[in-house]
Amino acid sequence: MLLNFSKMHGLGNDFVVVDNVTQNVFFSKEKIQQLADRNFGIGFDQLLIVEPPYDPDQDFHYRIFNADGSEVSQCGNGARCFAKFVKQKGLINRNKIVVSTKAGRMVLYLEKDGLVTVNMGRPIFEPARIPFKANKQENTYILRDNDSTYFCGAVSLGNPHCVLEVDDVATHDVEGIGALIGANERFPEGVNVGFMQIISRNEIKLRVFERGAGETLACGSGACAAVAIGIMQDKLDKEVNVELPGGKLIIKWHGDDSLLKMTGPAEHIYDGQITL
Ligand SMILES: N[C@H](CCC[C@H](N)C(=O)O)C(=O)O
Repeated sequence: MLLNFSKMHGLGNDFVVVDNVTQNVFFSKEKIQQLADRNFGIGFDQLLIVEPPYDPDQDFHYRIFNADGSEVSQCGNGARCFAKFVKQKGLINRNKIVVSTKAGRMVLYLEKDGLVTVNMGRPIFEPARIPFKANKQENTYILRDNDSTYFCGAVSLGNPHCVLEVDDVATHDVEGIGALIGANERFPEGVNVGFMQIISRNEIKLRVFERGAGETLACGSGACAAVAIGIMQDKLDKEVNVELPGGKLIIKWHGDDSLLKMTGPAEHIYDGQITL
C-alpha cells in the first residue's frame, strides 16, 4: 500500500502528517515505531493523522501517536502543523479550523503573518483528571524518587505534564531526571516532564522530556503547562514568551476558567510517499 505523507515541524518538534480523509491507512503500533525510527524509517517525534469529523460541528478529528506507538490526546506543536496541512492540502478553505481530539475540542487559527494560534482549552489541575496521585490539589507538590526530592507542578492540557523550576536549563540533567519522573508511579499514565528556568514574569526558558518520545526540541503543550503552573504559583504574568531549544512560543492565559492560547510557527518540509 502506498502512503502519501507530509513531513512538518513546529520549532523542531517533527511530525509525519497523514491525510486520512482522502486516504484510509491503518497504522499498527509496530508500524508507527518503524516509521518513527530515524535510521530505518522516516523519523519523527509524533505521527499526526487527519480524519473526517466525528461530530457535525467540527471540521476534522485529530489523532496523535508518539514515536513509541502510544496514542495520546494532545500535541500543541502538532496542532499548528495540522492547521497548515489541511489548508495547504485544500481539505478546508477557512482560516478558523475546529478539531476534536481524544481529550476534547480545539480551535486553530491561521494568522495573516503565517503563525498559528491554538485555543488549547482550560488547563486541568484536579489531580485525578491529570492523572496524578495526590491527596489534594496543590500549586506545588513534593515528589520523591529513589533518594531524591523534587518540587513540581502538575497539570493536564489534554495530556499530563509535570513541571520543575530549575536554575539553568542548559546544564540540567533533563534526560536522567525526565526519565525518572516520567516513570514515577504517581503518574499512572506516564507524564511529560518540563524543566523551566524563569527569566522574568514574562519570559521563561524550557526544555521538555516528552512521554513516548524523549527530549524534543520543543513541546507546545509543555510550554502551555509550564506557563499555567507558573501563573498558578504567582511567578508569571498572563502573557509569557517561552524560549525552547527549537525556538519561541507565546502563551497567554488569564487564569481560573479562562481559555489558554498558544501562538507559534508551523513549517512544511517536504511531501513524501512510502510503501507500507
Ligand atoms: N509526548 C506527548 C504528546 C506530544 C506533545 C508535544 N509534542 C506537543 O507539542 O504538545 C504526550 O505523550 O502527551
